[in-house]
Amino acid sequence: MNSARSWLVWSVAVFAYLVAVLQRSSLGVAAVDASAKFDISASQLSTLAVLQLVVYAALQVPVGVLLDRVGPRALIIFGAALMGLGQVAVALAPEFSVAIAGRMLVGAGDAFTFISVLRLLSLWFEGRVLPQVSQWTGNIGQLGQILSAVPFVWILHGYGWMSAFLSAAAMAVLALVLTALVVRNGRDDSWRPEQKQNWKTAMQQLRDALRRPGTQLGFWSHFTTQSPGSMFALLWGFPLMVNGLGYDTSTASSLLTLFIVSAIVIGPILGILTARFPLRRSNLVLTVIALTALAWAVVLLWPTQPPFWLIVVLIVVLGVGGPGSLISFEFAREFNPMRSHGSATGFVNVGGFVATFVMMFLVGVSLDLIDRHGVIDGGEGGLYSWGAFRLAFLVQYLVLAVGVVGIVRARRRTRRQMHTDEGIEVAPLWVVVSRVLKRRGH
Ligand SMILES: N[C@@H](Cc1c[nH]cn1)C(=O)NCC(=O)O
Repeated sequence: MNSARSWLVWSVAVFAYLVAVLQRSSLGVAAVDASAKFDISASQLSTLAVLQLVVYAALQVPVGVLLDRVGPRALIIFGAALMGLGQVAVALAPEFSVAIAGRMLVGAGDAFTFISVLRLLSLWFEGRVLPQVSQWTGNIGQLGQILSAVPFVWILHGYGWMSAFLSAAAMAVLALVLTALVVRNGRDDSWRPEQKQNWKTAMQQLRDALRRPGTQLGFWSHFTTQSPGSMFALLWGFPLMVNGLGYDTSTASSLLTLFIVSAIVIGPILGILTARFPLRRSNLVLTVIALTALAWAVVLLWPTQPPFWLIVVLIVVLGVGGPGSLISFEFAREFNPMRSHGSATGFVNVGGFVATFVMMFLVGVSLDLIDRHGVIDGGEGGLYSWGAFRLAFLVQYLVLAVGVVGIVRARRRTRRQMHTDEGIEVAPLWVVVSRVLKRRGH
């Protein structure tokens, strides 16, 4: 554990995840080319993107169950193979339906990667370093978005559609080969399910994992921390900045890069805090959510168009949501027996994606309603004016409120269970702070 070999295995696993993020984000940056190549409308294009994410989210729980049976190594390899095949299909697609099938394969392969890589960590690391490694894993993986925004786009525009997607497929093959050569399920690679399993016991294990308050705490934490940033980065951030605020596309792209850089810088700090204060992880999650809600409130309530520096602050804060969301997986790991880690992690991961879809959808519907009923005078911006975005983005607060209620309720039940099972009492943060102040004679 925590050896030089652990770090070698980790770097290959992170590379496999980074390559999965590259495959996932390669369609977004090729959107205009895809519309021209297949002669499709904007809604057909968004179907392509959404279907891929739906496949990803729908497979999380089944992949989690499988993970508890077969271990992470085989699944990372299988995922890379599916993504490679999918990208080859997209590269060679003579018509739109083949591209859809290809992107669905990419979504399926992607679904195998992240939770398997997370599962691998606890086979190679232990102790305080584990939350930090988990932060590094999630955040370094996001650099895959930069790979698709820069070298992938360069190949796409220099050498064409087929070369770009075949290069992406080649990266998946490289991840597959490196994983097969280097990654093992622990030192002796002797993965065995903790108890003999058939599908009936696996299903029972899944039900038990879903019922545990700690798993639910993870689900609601992921639901609430991941969604504002993902909704912004994956769909509405670009139109908001370009159409709503009038930034040019290169400024908007740089701001989206800042979103990733913010996560990479803040992730290790959150990793240290979670390792140092394990009983305060939900407070950290709630702080991240409060900061997000506050940053949006200042932007949306700004009397005129918000200044550039404020949008920069907003994006830095939104970037913290990614590292914040990684804390959710620690709840899954800590409050479940080893044999259910895969199922619990898969379920927790679903939370963030469900909330992201809901937010994306609600913002879209709100923009349409505002436009159709002439709620505000959007001026030249019309459907995507700053005034319209300002109202539509308020729907985020609905999703955040549902998530916060979920966190508070699940946390209460988790703490009650910790008290019953282990005699650990976790006092509310304000009680602890006032005790410390009193002790220091304030
Ligand atoms: N919340 C993300 C991970 C993350 C870290 N920093 C920014 N995002 C997550 O759950 N990802 C799942 C995946 O498959 O990428």
